[in-house]
Amino acid sequence: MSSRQSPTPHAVSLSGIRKVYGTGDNSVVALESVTVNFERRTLTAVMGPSGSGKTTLLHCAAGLDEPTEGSVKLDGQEITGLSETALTLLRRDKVGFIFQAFNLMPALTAEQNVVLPLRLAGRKIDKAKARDVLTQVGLGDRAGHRPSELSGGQQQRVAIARALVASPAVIFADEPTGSLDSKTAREILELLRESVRLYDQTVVMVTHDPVAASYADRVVFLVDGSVVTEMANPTAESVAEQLTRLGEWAKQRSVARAEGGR
Ligand SMILES: Nc1ncnc2c1ncn2[C@@H]1O[C@H](COP(=O)(O)OP(=O)(O)OP(=O)(O)O)[C@@H](O)[C@H]1O
Repeated sequence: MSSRQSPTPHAVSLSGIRKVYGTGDNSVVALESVTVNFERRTLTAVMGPSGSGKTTLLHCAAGLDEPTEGSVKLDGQEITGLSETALTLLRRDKVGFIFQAFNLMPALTAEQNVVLPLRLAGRKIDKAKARDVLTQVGLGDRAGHRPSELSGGQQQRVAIARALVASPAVIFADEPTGSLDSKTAREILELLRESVRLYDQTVVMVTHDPVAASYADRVVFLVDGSVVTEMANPTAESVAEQLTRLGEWAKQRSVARAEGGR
């Protein structure tokens, strides 16, 4: 996990992103005019009401979903228009994922789960490095345990180790603490922050939780598919206040729209 030299300061750049699901009367505009950059070696939280487009933004940024319009650059490389095969290879190299439900293979040990993406990519398996990363996430003594023998927090640590082991350009985390109790959630958030501070990682995390967002360097707020504001150096209180303000604003806007449509 050495620091990387790279020509752009951004691990991920989205420019003019529009994403429409479906067609005709059934179409849903999930993202509209989204331009946002995620700087290297930062932890960014993406927040917004349910349905505001957070997961869609994450999927477009990670090359899991193709925007209807706009450009996505991952580690400086344009990914829109790439074939499925090229995207799969790019994701293997440049992207790590952490999910709310951990998504570990139940039959494999912690160490085998950590090296699985490398194995699938046909890359050399460095067992010593896998052990190192497991030690870094506090599981040095659990490498031989299967997920069912680990707590939720420990399983999420394995998932973080699995994301870290390939030193990706960016790690995307979708509600990484959503199924953990608050103490364990704090430990996982500390670990994500450490992965940025100590291991030069870039992390983009979708969350509903102002406390989780307070661990980020910056929060990007979405409403109705658009980035409406951002906040640097957030606290749980300042994020909660901003969410309340945005909720009120979104409500007034939809009432005004409904009245305009009468
Ligand atoms: N595959 C899909 N087909 C059709 N509409 C979709 C699809 N995926 C998402 N949408 C719609 O796009 C909008 C944005 O959804 P998205 O899941 O990105 O929001 P979100 O902010 O992540 O929501 P939540 O916080 O509830 O997870 C919503 O209106 C959703 O119903």
